[in-house]
Amino acid sequence: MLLCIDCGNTNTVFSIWDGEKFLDTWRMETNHKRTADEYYVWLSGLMGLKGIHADITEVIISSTVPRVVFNLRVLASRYFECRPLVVGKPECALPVSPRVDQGTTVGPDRLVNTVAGFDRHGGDIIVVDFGTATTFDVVSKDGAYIGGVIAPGVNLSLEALHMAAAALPHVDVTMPERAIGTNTVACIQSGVFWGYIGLVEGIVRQIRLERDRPMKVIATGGLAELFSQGFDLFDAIDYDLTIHGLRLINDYNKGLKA
Ligand SMILES: Nc1ncnc2c1ncn2[C@@H]1O[C@H](COP(=O)(O)OP(=O)(O)O)[C@@H](O)[C@H]1O
Ligand SMILES: CC(C)(COP(=O)(O)O)[C@@H](O)C(=O)NCCC(=O)O
Ligand SMILES: [K+]
Repeated sequence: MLLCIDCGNTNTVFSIWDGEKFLDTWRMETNHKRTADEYYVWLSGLMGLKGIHADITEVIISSTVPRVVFNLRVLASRYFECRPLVVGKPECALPVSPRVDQGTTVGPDRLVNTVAGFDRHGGDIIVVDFGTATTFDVVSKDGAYIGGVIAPGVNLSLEALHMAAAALPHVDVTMPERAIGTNTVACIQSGVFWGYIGLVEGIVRQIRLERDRPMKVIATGGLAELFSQGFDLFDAIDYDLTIHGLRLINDYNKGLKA
């Protein structure tokens, strides 16, 4: 069985693929100090709770935090006796190479989202991932990552206001009823929520203009739902996009070896 690990700057997601379906998905806070033994105790505990007896023989990792990869590699070798595939490393092939400036690196999560988005929705799409940062990945007709946008994440924007302005409290993101807030919390929520609706609309419009063709917008990440209520921003929301892409990239690399 295959263990897929999607490590973002905020959370790390683990999911087990049994060859036909994902058995379950678990999330922990990303922390580069966590050891392989700690990961294993946590993971085996959760598997035990669900009665999952998975014989993990393969591991694939995408990590936007380079420092966590070392301990995840140790997890794979010590507990699952395998060498993990790490997206973005030369030994991990991609079905279509990214077309970006020479010498630049693309976040592995964005490469994975590109593969998954192309598989499910075809080419000429924009994948929007609401994570620590909000990323827009532009996928060409033939499935290549050809660039995109990195914007501050929703929670990051709220946190930045709270950190920088003495009188502004920490606020959770929700959809305010009106744009005109009549108290501080409502004003902040309005700024972030309506600001984000405008950001997504504006960026998508500009990308479509630059590409000069219709492009579907596929959203992923926990906050995608918040921005889809009553708005026509997305053609689809795929919460499991990144995990699906990891599975596809693992299959692709196995196919190359076979
Ligand atoms: N359904 C949700 N409602 C509110 N906040 C959420 C939800 N899902 C994720 N978040 C928050 O969004 C931020 C990004 O989450 P995540 O997608 O895990 O980021 P990353 O992939 O960068 O680690 C985190 O601060 C997380 O707590
Ligand atoms: C933009 C990101 C920080 C998003 O990461 P996340 O929000 O998922 O933690 C990550 O994709 C990254 O570090 N990218 C490298 C630069 C680039 O993709 O161009
Ligand atoms: K992510």
